[in-house]
Amino acid sequence: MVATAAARSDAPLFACEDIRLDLGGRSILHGISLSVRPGEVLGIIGPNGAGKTSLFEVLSGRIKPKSGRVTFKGEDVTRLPLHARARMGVGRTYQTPVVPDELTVGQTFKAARQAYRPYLTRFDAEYGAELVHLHVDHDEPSARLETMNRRKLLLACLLMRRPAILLMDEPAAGLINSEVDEIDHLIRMLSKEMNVAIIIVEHRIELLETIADGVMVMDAGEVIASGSLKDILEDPKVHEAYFESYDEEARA
Ligand SMILES: Nc1ncnc2c1ncn2[C@@H]1O[C@H](COP(=O)(O)OP(=O)(O)OP(=O)(O)O)[C@@H](O)[C@H]1O
Repeated sequence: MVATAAARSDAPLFACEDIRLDLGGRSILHGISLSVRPGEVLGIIGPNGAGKTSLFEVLSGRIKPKSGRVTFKGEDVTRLPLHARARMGVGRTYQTPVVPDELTVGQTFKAARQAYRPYLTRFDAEYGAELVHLHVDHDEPSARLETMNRRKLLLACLLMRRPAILLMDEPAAGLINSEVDEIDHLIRMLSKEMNVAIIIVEHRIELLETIADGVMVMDAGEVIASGSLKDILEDPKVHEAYFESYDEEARA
């Protein structure tokens, strides 16, 4: 990974254009476009059911869209499956940090190293663990780790592949404040020092305030606003779709 801001390019690293998706006979995404450059952090917010996770499924290659294009480093990857995109440098994290039940931390690292071609080395695994400050006994069963260490373990397994972009689905879910700060710091380090592009779905606006260069707001499968956090917070459409639905939930 390139380490200087000077090396950043203005060309999009990763983009999608006019993504449309149907699931279970329903239209879920109605023409979503976005792009990120190296080192840029794009935050995605929106009420429950807005289509944020579905968009990640399309961007990561788990689900093929009905129409539209996904590009990475200028190449059309729309028809490439998840594992092919992962090998090219697209990393994804999930809302729930699911670790292998039957493996220790050391075995989890080994499995992750061997899932890559050519196999990654122990040094790659140590590099990933150091980046996220994962300090746990490698004989510990992964399933016994606390949420934060599970997240760190999964991130370390991803980062040892040196991804160029990370798609992060609510990386702070289930964490306490000090842990959220640690994730926030890690995201800033990855993006600003290592030039990794990051698209992050996050409900907590305060997390986006410190890390996101731009924010996109989704509602009912559409982008209803995008720009700086300040601009979107002042947008009446955003208030109506996002905050009022949250207020209603809070009152319910
Ligand atoms: N496999 C599926 N089949 C049918 N509908 C689906 C499927 N997966 C998701 N949906 C629907 O797609 C819409 C978008 O869901 P999605 O999970 O992408 O939203 P989200 O913005 O990530 O929501 P949340 O913040 O609650 O995670 C919802 O109405 C959901 O019910």
